[in-house]
Amino acid sequence: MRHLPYFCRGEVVKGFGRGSKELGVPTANFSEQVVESFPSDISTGIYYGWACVGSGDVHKMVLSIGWNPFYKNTKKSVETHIIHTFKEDFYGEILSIAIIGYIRPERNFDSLDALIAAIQEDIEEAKRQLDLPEHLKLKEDNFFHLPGGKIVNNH
Ligand SMILES: Cc1cc2nc3c(=O)[nH]c(=O)nc-3n(C[C@H](O)[C@H](O)[C@H](O)COP(=O)(O)O)c2cc1C
Ligand SMILES: Nc1ncnc2c1ncn2[C@@H]1O[C@H](COP(=O)(O)OP(=O)(O)O)[C@@H](O)[C@H]1O
Ligand SMILES: [Mg+2]
Repeated sequence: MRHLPYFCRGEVVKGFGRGSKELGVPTANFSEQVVESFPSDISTGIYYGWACVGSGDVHKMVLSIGWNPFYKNTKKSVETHIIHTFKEDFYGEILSIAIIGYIRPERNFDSLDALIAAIQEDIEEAKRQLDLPEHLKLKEDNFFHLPGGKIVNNH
């Protein structure tokens, strides 16, 4: 995909509160401004990459871009599930992500359990992919060590 790797940072805002409660998978949602700044031709779907909150450690992540067809959202969202257990929520903080690879398109599902199972498979796939040397090296990218700000895809 021509936009990858895609580097981006922005504020974490409130979503519908479903990630943790219904799916057992919290997702840090980007603000509308960040969602609108994405290239319009970046495909919706599920991706993997690296993420860090504020100036914290860099962790593996899975990302969902789109309208969440299972929930029929009317606004596009960009949501990151960081594969790490945090002690506290981090609403209002700056999340930095490097989107590296595509996993699959967004889908509708017959049941909540089927959606949860698909997300768990995505997490396993992300963990495997990110252990590959060519993907591991992006964890050390300077992007994650730059002071917070507006640097997005080197602009
Ligand atoms: C790895 C991953 C895969 C996802 N796949 C789908 C999907 O195929 N279809 C869908 O409708 N939503 C998908 N979602 C999005 C969830 O529906 C969404 O994160 C959830 O509704 C939480 O939304 P909230 O942050 O507004 O609470 C996925 C989320 C993640 C993290
Ligand atoms: N591992 C994690 N990945 C993403 N967000 C997390 C994680 N652990 C805690 N959180 C917190 O949970 C929030 C997301 O939970 P979620 O249920 O999706 O709520 P919302 O609908 O408001 O996005 C994030 O904004 C963040 O503050
Ligand atoms: Mg969320």
